[in-house]
Amino acid sequence: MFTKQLKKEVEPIIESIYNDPFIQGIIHGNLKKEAVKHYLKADSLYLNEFAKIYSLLIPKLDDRKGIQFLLGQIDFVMNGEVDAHYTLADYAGIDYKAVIEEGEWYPSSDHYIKHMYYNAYRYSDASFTICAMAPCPYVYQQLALKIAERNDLEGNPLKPWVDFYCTNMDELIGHLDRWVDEFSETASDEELNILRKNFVESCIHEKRFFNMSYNIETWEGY
Ligand SMILES: Cc1ncc(C[n+]2csc(CCO)c2C)c(N)n1
Repeated sequence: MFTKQLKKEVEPIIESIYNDPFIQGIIHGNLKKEAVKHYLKADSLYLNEFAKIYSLLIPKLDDRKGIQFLLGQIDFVMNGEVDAHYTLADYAGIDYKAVIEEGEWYPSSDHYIKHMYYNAYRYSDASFTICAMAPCPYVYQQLALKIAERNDLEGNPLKPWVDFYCTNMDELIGHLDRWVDEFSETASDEELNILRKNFVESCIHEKRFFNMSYNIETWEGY
């Protein structure tokens, strides 16, 4: 299956995100508070755009059940993945609602968001956009499962963040994979290559997003 191949190809990227300081900080429960704050400021805006991009997929799909599922996801994302984000805000001792007021599209999140929009407007088939979006649940699920496997999170205040992404992603990933795998059966080699590139690039965007947060990346810091 095409999506299975994609997932195999990005294993080293996920492994490297796991070893980066943001995820290591989650694992050891010592992630610096400023990184969490920067992440939340960027991510609340990223999620707003992610919800809008879901809405751009709807006219491209012909699958009532799938569309109903996406409507639920729009609601879920518009609520800012509430539980996961409140876990982070409580850990950092900050007021989530107040902090996200100051958010911006920093350079790396800006690039990621525009990568998804480009595909939504450039290609009529939903699969191009889906391949740019799918690493979002997939990378988080894989990181969370890998962290949970260690079995050393008892007493870690960020454990609920890990549990959240271990348990909530399967159904979404199932729909996204099914749409892409169906399209891939009749796609040309050139189209398959664009799908592959979109998926790989979004995994790299996920890495850059965590590092952006850890390094407090801004436009001023050029
Ligand atoms: C940069 C970034 N990437 C992924 C997620 C996780 N996430 C965001 S939306 C979504 C799917 C919901 O339908 C998931 C899993 C995040 N919060 N921030």
